[in-house]
Formats: sequence, structure tokens, C-alpha cells
Amino acid sequence: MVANVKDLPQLSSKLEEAKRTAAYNAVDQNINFEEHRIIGIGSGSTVVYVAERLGQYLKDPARHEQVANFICIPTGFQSRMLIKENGLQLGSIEMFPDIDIAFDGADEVDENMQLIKGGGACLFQEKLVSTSSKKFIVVADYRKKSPKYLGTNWKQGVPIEVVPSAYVRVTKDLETKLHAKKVVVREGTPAKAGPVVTDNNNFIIDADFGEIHDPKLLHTQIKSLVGVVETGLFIDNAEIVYFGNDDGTVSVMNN
Ligand SMILES: O=C(CO)[C@H](O)[C@H](O)COP(=O)(O)O
Repeated sequence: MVANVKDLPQLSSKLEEAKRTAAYNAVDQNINFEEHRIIGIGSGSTVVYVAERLGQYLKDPARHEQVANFICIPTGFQSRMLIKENGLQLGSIEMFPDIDIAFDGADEVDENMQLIKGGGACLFQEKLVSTSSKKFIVVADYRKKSPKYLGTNWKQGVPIEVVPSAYVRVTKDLETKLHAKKVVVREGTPAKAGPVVTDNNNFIIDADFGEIHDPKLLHTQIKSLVGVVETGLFIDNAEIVYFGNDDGTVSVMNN
């Protein structure tokens, strides 16, 4: 039997416990062991607990056979490692383009469940997996819930994955055509001199637009710039969001 969420050992901080509570509840309440087989696993520090929970079910004799048959589709290098470390079966989106359910974190979630993602620079593969999934579940801690508009809590800007040779052109277009307040090519310092290179060998630009009142329109405008591979605005994609609160409770947002 896997441990009940209420009976878990303490972690190093309330924040870590909030992430774990969100993730464990999301898995427990949404995985259908009989029907689900292809599972998307996102990136970041909260989804770590999604993989951990699935790993616990794998060790549970009552669920072992079903979970051993799950094929987990990663959104990048980190999530590939998470899948392997928890003993789960790794698959690729090329082999399994139709995903039953996917779990991922978010950098900010607004009241309409529109998301900013890409703080960990995995946004293209995250969007590929989440939009290939019948059900996309977001797991996040309390800091990610926006009071109203995207861009309120997440001040770093909208992450945008761009083809490296186009970064100057895209930077100019974001400033002049879309009037971004601040545009920064994400650097890997101190671990790496120069731009962060994504798992797809692209660069990431963070473009600050302040409060985003129409994320759908902004996504379309950014996406139309030559050189943009994908934006970190995830529009009409999430079905349920689990927020772990700092008092140990979970808030659930859904359509
Ligand atoms: O979009 C992401 C990576 O590109 C992450 O899901 C997002 O940054 C949330 O991460 P965390 O769970 O560590 O807060």
C-alpha cells in the first residue's frame, strides 16, 4: 500500500511539502490504473514528486503490474532521468504520440487556468507533450497562483524558445512590434558562459510584457514572429490545477 498523503514524513520546508502534496494528490485523484497507459511527465521541481508517487505505486504489489506497463513520455533530459530513477518505463513521443494523461509544473497560473511555463527552459517539449495528452494536470505550489493576470507573480517575462540564428531579429521584433518592456536572452551563468541552450539546441528569450490581459492574443502574436519555435504561454491546455498551500492543504482549480 502506498502511504496516505496525510501520513507522510516532514520535508525540509513548507514549500517542498506544498509541492509534494499537490503532486501526490494530482496522481492519486487522476491516474486511472485500468485505463491509462501512456503518461506524460513534465519538468521542474514539483513534478519530481509526481514521478516519485508513480514509483511508489510501482512498488505496491496491488498496482505493480499496471504501473510496470505504463510508458512515460518525458519533456526533456531532467524528466527522462526522473522516469528512469523511479524505475518507470521510458518512451518517446515519436513512438507514442497519443498520451492518456500528462502532469507538469507551472511558473504562473491565472484565474482562467492559462499558464506561463518555461522557467526551466523546457517549454517546447512540455507543450508538445501537454497538447498531445487527453488530460493535462498542473501541479504547483501556492506561489504560482496569480491574483488575476499572468505577469503579476512571474516577473521574469514570458519564456520564448527561438532558433539561435534568429535571436537578434526576434529580440528586435519583440521590442518594436510587440512593445515588450524588457527582452533578455537567457544566460546560463554562473554554470555556463553565454546563452542557455535548450534540449532542442535553441535559445530562450524572456520577454517581459508586464501584466498580460490577453494571453491568447499575445501567444499568437509572439508565435507569428519569424524564428520563434514556441512560447511559454500555455493557452486552454490545462484541465485541472493542483496548488499545494503552505498550511498543508490543497486547492484544486478546474473547468
Ligand atoms: O515550465 C517548467 C520548466 O520549463 C516548469 O514546469 C516550471 O518552471 C515549474 O517548475 P517548478 O515546479 O520547479 O516550480
